[in-house]
Amino acid sequence: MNKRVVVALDYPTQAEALTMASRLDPSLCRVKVGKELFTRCGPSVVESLHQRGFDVFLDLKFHDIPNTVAHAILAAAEMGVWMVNVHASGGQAMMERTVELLDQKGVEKPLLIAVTVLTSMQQSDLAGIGLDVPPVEQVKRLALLTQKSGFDGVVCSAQEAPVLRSLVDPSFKLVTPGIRPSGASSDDQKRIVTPKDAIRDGSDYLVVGRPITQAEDPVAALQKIIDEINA
Ligand SMILES: O=C(O)c1cc(=O)[nH]c(=O)n1[C@@H]1O[C@H](COP(=O)(O)O)[C@@H](O)[C@H]1O
Repeated sequence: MNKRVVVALDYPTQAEALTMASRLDPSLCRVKVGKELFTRCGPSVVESLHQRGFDVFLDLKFHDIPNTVAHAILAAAEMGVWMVNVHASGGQAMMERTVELLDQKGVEKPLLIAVTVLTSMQQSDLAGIGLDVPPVEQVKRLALLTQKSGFDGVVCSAQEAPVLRSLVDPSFKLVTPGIRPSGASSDDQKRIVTPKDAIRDGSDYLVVGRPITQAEDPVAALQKIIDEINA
């Protein structure tokens, strides 16, 4: 059960992100660079994390026309990131074109992941965007589309992991944010699961931000999660 935790470095400056990274051990966890940090700091923060030995999940959730997304993912692949994501609702052509372009260019492929339904959304939020279905139904539909498109896995809530595990190939990755140790604040997350339950139910990677980064002792908080999932 090695390196299942991906720590979300959701900070406004490179200095803060690297200060947190310097407290983390790249042999125990991976890190995620998301929209805030990347928009402020750009590729240099990814380079710095690579130099420190971290696998980086570049979480920019691309969602655009196939040509644009494929070339953005090519740029991420050339940066050498470990994992990168799009919104699955961008569709099959967008994901297929991405895989095709990476194959044509012969670059080493990062893990290609597609977000299904954001963990901050519940059924009423889906209704608001015209999708009057329970989140799990939309997650199932988009996971199958993602697999068919040649991507490696999806982002979903670990609440959907058991049903997806019976639906997709065993090697298809389930990346699950919305992780909250019992008793922790849920913040803006709606579909939350504890670290232990997420792993038990078939998650491959747990994305954890505030429960670690806002903890009084982030290193201890990370270790507690690692111990919980290894128990
Ligand atoms: O793709 C993601 O990483 C992601 C997808 C999703 O559905 N929900 C979600 O929370 N995330 C990211 O996962 C992290 C969760 O952070 P915390 O809620 O602080 O643990 C954030 O950086 C989000 O951007």
